[in-house]
Amino acid sequence: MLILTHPITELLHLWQEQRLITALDRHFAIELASIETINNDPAISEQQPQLFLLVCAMLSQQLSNQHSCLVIEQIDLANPMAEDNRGNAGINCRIELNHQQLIEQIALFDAVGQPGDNKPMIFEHGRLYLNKYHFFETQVAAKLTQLANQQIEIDLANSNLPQLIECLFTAEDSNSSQFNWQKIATATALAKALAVITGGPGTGKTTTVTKLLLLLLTQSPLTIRLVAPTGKAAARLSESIKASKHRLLQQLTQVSDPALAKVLTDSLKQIPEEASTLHRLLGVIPNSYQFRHHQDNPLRLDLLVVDEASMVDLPMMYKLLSALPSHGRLILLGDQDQLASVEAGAVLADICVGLKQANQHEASPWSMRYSAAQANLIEQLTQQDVSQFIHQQPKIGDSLCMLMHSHRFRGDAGIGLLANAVNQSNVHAIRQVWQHDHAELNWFEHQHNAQGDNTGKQALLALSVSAYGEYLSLVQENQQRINQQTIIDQADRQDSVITLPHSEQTIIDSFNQYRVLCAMRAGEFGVEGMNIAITDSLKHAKLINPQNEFYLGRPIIIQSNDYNLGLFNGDIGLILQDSTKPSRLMAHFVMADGSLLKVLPARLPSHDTCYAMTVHKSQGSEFDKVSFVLPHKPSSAQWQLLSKELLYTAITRAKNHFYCLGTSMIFEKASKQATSRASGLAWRLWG
Ligand SMILES: Nc1ncnc2c1ncn2[C@@H]1O[C@H](COP(=O)(O)OP(=O)(O)OP(=O)(O)O)[C@@H](O)[C@H]1O
Repeated sequence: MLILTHPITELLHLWQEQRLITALDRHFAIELASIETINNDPAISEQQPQLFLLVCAMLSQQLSNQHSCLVIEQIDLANPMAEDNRGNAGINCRIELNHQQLIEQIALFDAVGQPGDNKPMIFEHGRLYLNKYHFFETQVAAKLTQLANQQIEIDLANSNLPQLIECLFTAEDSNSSQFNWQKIATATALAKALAVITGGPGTGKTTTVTKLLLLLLTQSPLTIRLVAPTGKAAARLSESIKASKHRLLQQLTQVSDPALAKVLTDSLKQIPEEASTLHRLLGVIPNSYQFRHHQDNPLRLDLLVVDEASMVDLPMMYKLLSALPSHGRLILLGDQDQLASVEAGAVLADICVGLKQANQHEASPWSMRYSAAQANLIEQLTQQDVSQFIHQQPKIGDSLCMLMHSHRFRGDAGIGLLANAVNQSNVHAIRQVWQHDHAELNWFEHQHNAQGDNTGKQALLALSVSAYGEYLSLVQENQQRINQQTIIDQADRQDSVITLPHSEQTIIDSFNQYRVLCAMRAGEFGVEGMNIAITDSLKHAKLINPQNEFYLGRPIIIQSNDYNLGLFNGDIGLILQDSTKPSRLMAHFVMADGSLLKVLPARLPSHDTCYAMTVHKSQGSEFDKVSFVLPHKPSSAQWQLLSKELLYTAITRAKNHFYCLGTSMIFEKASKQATSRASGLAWRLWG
């Protein structure tokens, strides 16, 4: 049944040394094996305990790699630990069974049960789960399906909704496409307790949701809450909603019918502008994994909008859905093509899977899927005939709408073209974009001059000195102004003209104009190496004086949650002078509600310098300019982390300029690697 070069417990050690599994994976397997009842049935192979350990280690390894389960069909039986793919020599384990036989053997394990069993592991539909993850997945699927099936009646004969929709969506919105997708998305969501509006950057998700909320508020008062997974994303959502409301208010001045204009303007004012983080919404209990709000203490709201839903992992989605009140409506916004959540699952991508075109060569990779009833309702509300999208699909399709036209990137703009080409893994198009010399795009090649210097890296460092120089000049200017102010205050000179310091917000905004994003954490071209190199270059340019750990201007990123301080993993702060006591340096953070939090550096939870950060941590943020750093010679393990989702997320963080340090071979090869997360959620939702 198994061919092993060493006893399985020794192999587990070896795989841990080779970093194929973590210490946690090994201990998990051993722990479970210690409670597994060894069946003495002679029909059962004596190798069953070894197989059990191997399967447990593989399942735990999958969970460590953010998969929700182990898909048995996907196990490479000839090389289950896939060691040679990662550059480690020798295959030391082989399963001498076919997949069906392996499934039969797994069913014999005492620790493995069927759905509903109280066993540590659950086997269902070719997938092996840890009981907890099976629970999360089934609950998320059940709740999403229940919400999707929940129809909110619209009395079309007496409703003013078609008229109101007509006022909000002008003919220009449709931008030459046959369909006005923002209008259709709004109608899709009006009669559903679940609405999922997805699309790339600048496709109008916020604009659409603002109009949707406005329409809903014209029908009945609602308690609405806006949330996002991180503080930065929540702050951005608040800004976008404010901007969108402002644009709509102007648009409403053009509405010719004063009665309709009044209804809409009054409702617009009721749309909340403040967004909070998911953690804050659910109510963090210090030192506990539980939240204050859950099934038995639901959130007090009628409608919840979750932005950047691609960042929400499976356990968090479960907690969120459990805390929704029974009448609560849910709107998920996000970009299904971005990197999936940092923890297990890819919930948004799994929800959208059913919209994927079977034929890869279609003009668009996605297509809506509506029931006849929903298509009919959409037509009545919008006068758009969507009957070509009628499909025999589960109801979840009626809750989905994908926006595909970016209003941020002009059709011929480099960033948008590059993001699309990467998304479609189209190497030919990627080459064309880079060869076109778009003003928004710059390529720095990893190449060495006669002195052995990497000229691409040098160019990127020079650019970073110039970009961060703008922010650091403001910091230095402030220091002078504060010093001048202090001298004048001490002299008590009434007639002195003083220049006020820049506000902390101005300085923070300036820092947020530019960011270096790295594909990797470790190594010369990872976050660690690039932070050292940028710090050295800034010091050399006399823009910083990093004599102490907490020097003026140092940007930091928080690495762990501190519920007491209200700081979370990924929050970014700047070490600046405290305006109330300039001799003191404080870490300054902008909170989700826009307020400023000042923390004494000595009290900070674990943190790192943040001139460069990982692409993963940059999700939910955008910068005017982005420099993206690819490794020079990726190891086999590093190759596994390079994917089209990583490139796409990095590119779409840039609003106006995208610089890339890399080699074209690495960029193109990475664009062909799509990440897939093992999960049964799509199957549960779409069948
Ligand atoms: N139908 C439209 N016609 C013209 N401009 C539009 C339209 N919809 C959105 N925009 C503009 O596109 C920009 C992005 O819109 P919006 O913020 O709604 O997109 P988004 O998908 O939420 O973006 P992000 O990905 O940044 O969250 C805004 O400046 C908005 O005014």
